[in-house]
Order: sequence, then C-alpha cells, then structure tokens
Amino acid sequence: MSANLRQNKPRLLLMGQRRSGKSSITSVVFHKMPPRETLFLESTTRIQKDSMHSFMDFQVWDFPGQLNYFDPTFDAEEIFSGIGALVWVIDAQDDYTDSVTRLTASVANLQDIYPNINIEVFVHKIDGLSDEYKSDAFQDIRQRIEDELNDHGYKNPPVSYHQTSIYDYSIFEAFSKVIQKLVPPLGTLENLLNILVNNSGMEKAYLFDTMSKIYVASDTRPIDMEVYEMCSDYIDVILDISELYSYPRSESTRLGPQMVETESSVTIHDGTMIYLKEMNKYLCLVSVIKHPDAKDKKGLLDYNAHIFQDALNEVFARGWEKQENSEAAKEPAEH
Ligand SMILES: Nc1nc2c(ncn2[C@@H]2O[C@H](COP(=O)(O)OP(=O)(O)OP(=O)(O)O)[C@@H](O)[C@H]2O)c(=O)[nH]1
Repeated sequence: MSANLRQNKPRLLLMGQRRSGKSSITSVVFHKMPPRETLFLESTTRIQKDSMHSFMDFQVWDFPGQLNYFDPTFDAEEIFSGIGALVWVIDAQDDYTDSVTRLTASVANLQDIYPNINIEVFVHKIDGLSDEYKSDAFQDIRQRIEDELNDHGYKNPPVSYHQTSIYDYSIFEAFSKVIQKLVPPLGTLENLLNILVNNSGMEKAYLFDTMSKIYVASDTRPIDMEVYEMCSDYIDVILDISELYSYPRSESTRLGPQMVETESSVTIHDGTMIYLKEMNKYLCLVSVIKHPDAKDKKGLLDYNAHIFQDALNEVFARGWEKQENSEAAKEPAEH
C-alpha cells in the first residue's frame, strides 16, 4: 500500500450522487469559497484529496459521484481502512431514490468489513425547500434508509443524519458534529467548558477551529442557533482585522509566561456580550454572555479564560510533547 496514502491522519470521505454538492461543501467549509461561486464548479472526475492542517490534521477526500467503489476494480482496503467517517451527501431537491439505494448498499458492504466506521448522511440543499417539505423529506430519507438497512438485516448501524446547506450555518454545524466524533479528548474539553460557563455566567461557549469555523467542542447546554451564528460571525470580524494587523503565530501556547494573544469583546444593542479569546495558533474560545453587567466583569472573564487556556494546553500538550520528544530523540544530546 502506498506510503503517502497511509499517513496517520483521520480521513473523511465525501460520497454521493453527481451534482449532489460534495465539492461545494469542501470548497465552502475548507477553502472559504463564497457559496454562490460553487455554481461554477466543474464536475469532479478524479478523487480530490485535501489535507487540513489544524489542531488535528485530517484529510478530506471528495469522490466523483458516478463511480462504484465496491466494484472489484477498486482497492476497497486502500479507500476505507482507517477512515474517520463516511459523509454521504443526498440532494434533497432532486429525486433521492437512487442515492438512498446506493447508500444502503454501501453501508451494508462497509458494515461487514469495517463495522466501526461512522456514517454521516447530509440531507443537503435544504435551503430551497419550504419548512414543511424540508422536515418531510428529511424524515422520509431517514425512514427509507433505516427500512432498507433493516431489510438487509442491520440493526442500529452507526448512521447519523444532518440537514445541510452551503447557504447558511448548517453545513458548519454538521461538519462540527462529524469532526467532534474524531477528537479524542472531547469529554474532557466539554467538562472544561462546562466549568468555564458555570463560573463566568456565560450563556454558551464554543471552542472553534479559527480558520474553518468548525467548532471542536462546546459546553453541554443545548445549542441555540442564534448564539452559534453570533459567535461564528464574530470570528469573521476578528479574522478580517487580523489579516490586516496580525503577527505570525507559534505552534502552541506554552505554559508559563503568556503569549500576546488576540482577545476581543463587543456588547450589542440588547446588552449581550460576545467574547473571543485566541487559545493557540489554531483554536479560539468564543462565548456569549447575556447579562447586563457583563462588561463590568471583564476582568473575571479574562482570568477564567486564562485558566481554561492553561487547562486546554495541558490537554493538547501531550501531543506536542510527543512530537518534540520524537524530534529530540533524533538529535544527539549535548552536555
Ligand atoms: N441550493 C443549493 N445548491 C447547492 C448547495 N450545495 C451545492 N449546490 C449546487 O449544486 C451544484 C453541484 O455541486 P458540486 O459541488 O459540483 O457537486 P458534486 O457532488 O461535487 O458533483 P460531482 O463532482 O459531479 O460528483 C452546484 O451548482 C452548486 O452550486 C446547497 O446547499 N444549496
């Protein structure tokens, strides 16, 4: 097996019928393409592989819609072994019968050989549908997939469903959920965020991957889309300003003396405060505080965010230390 295909990075495979929206999803989420420009994307003819370098390195493979990867001419082992998740994109504005049939056949094949693969179904392009039709289509697709899998004899296969569109936040929200299943210390991060929100009077706190705006973790309170959108928009504002005035970032923030990191807050018309603090080169904490006295408690917020930052860096430090140790092991020690 080719060495460069076997890199130790979780892989996300994007599959589905032609024109279902796979390339548009990767372009919008990972390459910041404005959604309208996807109208000019050409059909994919070869597997497109993107490597994402962030708090966690991973690869996204975009597959041409027309091919059947379980055909013996393809090396299924090469494609499916070691993947993090299979994302199946279904165009909800089109006839989805064939897509559902292909998906269930693929799930059935995978369940036999790689039973632990997460399968994530994106019921996509929901922007063009009325609210009523949207939920009917979603339920119908879900029911059909479950029925067909039951007929194949698969009880409770690991399939999750998301409603998505590149024209709103839903695609980022769905990708966040997919990535979170691949983040090893997710439970620890959620606990740390719970402690932070409880001690700081926050409504909700998110740990975002700054460049992609995928959130890596949030506290365990229910998600309010309005709050999520505010946080996500605020990152755009900060990124735009940083592009003009920022300085190069080091790989990670070390324990000990603080680096000078981006930190910003804004209070909007109804007194709600949005607070952002850079945690390291890749991650930022964004939270919303709906309390009239929030701006008077800024010192407390800063202090608690620093404590959270230290804890976060300890969680991730193991990975960085391991990397440094292995590099140090290659160099002779000096005395
Ligand atoms: N309305 C709407 N259109 C979308 C959405 N996502 C993608 N599209 C459109 O769908 C069309 C096909 O998108 P592609 O990303 O090229 O589809 P693909 O699945 O990569 O297609 P192949 O490369 O042929 O497999 C484009 O015109 C996109 O603008 C969405 O969320 N809503």
